[in-house]
Amino acid sequence: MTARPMIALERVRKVHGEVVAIDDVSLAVAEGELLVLLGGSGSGKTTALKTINRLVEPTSGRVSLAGEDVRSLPAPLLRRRVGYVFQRLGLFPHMTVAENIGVTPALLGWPRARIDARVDELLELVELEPAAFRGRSPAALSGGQAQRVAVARALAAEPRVMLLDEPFGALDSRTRAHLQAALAKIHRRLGLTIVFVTHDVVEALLLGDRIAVMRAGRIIQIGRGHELARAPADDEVRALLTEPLEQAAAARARLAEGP
Ligand SMILES: Nc1ncnc2c1ncn2[C@@H]1O[C@H](COP(=O)(O)OP(=O)(O)OP(=O)(O)O)[C@@H](O)[C@H]1O
Repeated sequence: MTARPMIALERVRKVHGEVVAIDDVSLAVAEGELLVLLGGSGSGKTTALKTINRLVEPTSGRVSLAGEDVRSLPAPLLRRRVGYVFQRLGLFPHMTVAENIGVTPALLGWPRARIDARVDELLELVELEPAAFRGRSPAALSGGQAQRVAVARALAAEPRVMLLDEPFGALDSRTRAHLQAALAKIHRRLGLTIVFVTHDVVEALLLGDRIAVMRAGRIIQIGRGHELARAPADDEVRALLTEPLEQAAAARARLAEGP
């Protein structure tokens, strides 16, 4: 961990009426790190993620980006520094692929030629042929292609930080594996700091430099996969890590069954 983390949450709490969405969440993400927030539905992953780009304002606690309190950062600066890939809200349906990717640069007032060049560069980066995809409507994309465009859109304004909320959740497992590999490559190549939300343990283990396990609005344990496996905080964390491996072993056993 560097002296000053790229992202820090300090004792962050968010309450909606009676519901405590997250409670006492503290977290430091080093520059260049890919941190996974892993937890079941309603555990507070999305809320924690959204405090970083101020889509959620904490009830108490502090969130900082490169040492600066996010409350002091103007929205355009925050949008440029932090790319965001949504869980469900996809691409703007009435815009082409190129317009979707160029939306933040256009808001930031980039000249047309610079936006066009950036769109092509990003389509190449997410492995979509620019000439074939630039003018398409989102309705004419497969789920996997749409998520590649969503990743390109989040990268458009050259952010140093990316937040991804279950970006590959709705995809079949092969497409998902391809996109995980593409994201890992982009992470390494651009040296981005990434916070990635998922409920999928295998995805967390494959992508995360570290994993923060969330339950009932709190971080239960944080560490590298092997650290969690060797010394799980409790039986639930142990089960979380071992169940998918047991399932895979059972599936393998079925494959090996004779006639
Ligand atoms: N705007 C809101 N109003 C009321 N309750 C909310 C609101 N946003 C979140 N919550 C509640 O806070 C808790 C945490 O929600 P959050 O979306 O952060 O969980 P999550 O781990 O991301 O879940 P999922 O994987 O299902 O998206 C849940 O109980 C949720 O119902």
